[in-house]
Amino acid sequence: MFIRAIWFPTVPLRRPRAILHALQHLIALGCCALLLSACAGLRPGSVDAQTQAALRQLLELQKQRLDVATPVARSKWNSGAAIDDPAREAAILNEVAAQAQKSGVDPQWSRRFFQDQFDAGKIVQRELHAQWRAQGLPPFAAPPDLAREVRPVLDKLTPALLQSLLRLQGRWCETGMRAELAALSSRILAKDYDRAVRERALASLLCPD
Ligand SMILES: C=C(O[C@@H]1C=C(C(=O)O)C=C[C@H]1O)C(=O)O
Repeated sequence: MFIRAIWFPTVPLRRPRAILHALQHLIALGCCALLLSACAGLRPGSVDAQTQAALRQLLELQKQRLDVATPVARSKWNSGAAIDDPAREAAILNEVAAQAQKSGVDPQWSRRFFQDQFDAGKIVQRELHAQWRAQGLPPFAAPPDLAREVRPVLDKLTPALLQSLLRLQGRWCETGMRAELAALSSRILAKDYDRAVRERALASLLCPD
């Protein structure tokens, strides 16, 4: 009956019961299609599953990078070193631009993306120092070593982030990207990082309106 109503709809459609059956089958087919697309991880109007996975990986790497801001802040709290280190930033950006060029990602845009990650991390560092100053916190008993323990973690994340950007190349203006970014940002970043930090970290990923 199901097959008949789908394949030979013109034969019985003049009878009300047959019309009702045909409608029921159409609704059943629609439900199956919706279920199948839900199983494939596709919501209507959202990005495809591959893009979604690449975006999730990128935001997780961005979060890992932001998480390093706390040990950096601890180390600088003890040493009194400035939060800004323009020479270190310039060295990373030059390396990023060279690697981006080699792998086919826009070097200028890659610089902007990494500068945003530095700036987001520095917001975290400044917020922590302000909080510790207000509390009159003494130096930490066992602060991490910036050069030997902390910066190597950041250096490992740099190529991983570039790889992730490469996977998403040319997709930033696809339908659903902005909404997906917002959803992932609240799932991955919002628990630990405030709006100012999140907006800075994601600024270069947004397709211009
Ligand atoms: C993380 C640090 O603090 C700042 C942020 C940097 C970064 O995010 O890579 C680099 C240099 C500093 O301006 C650091 O000094 O290593």
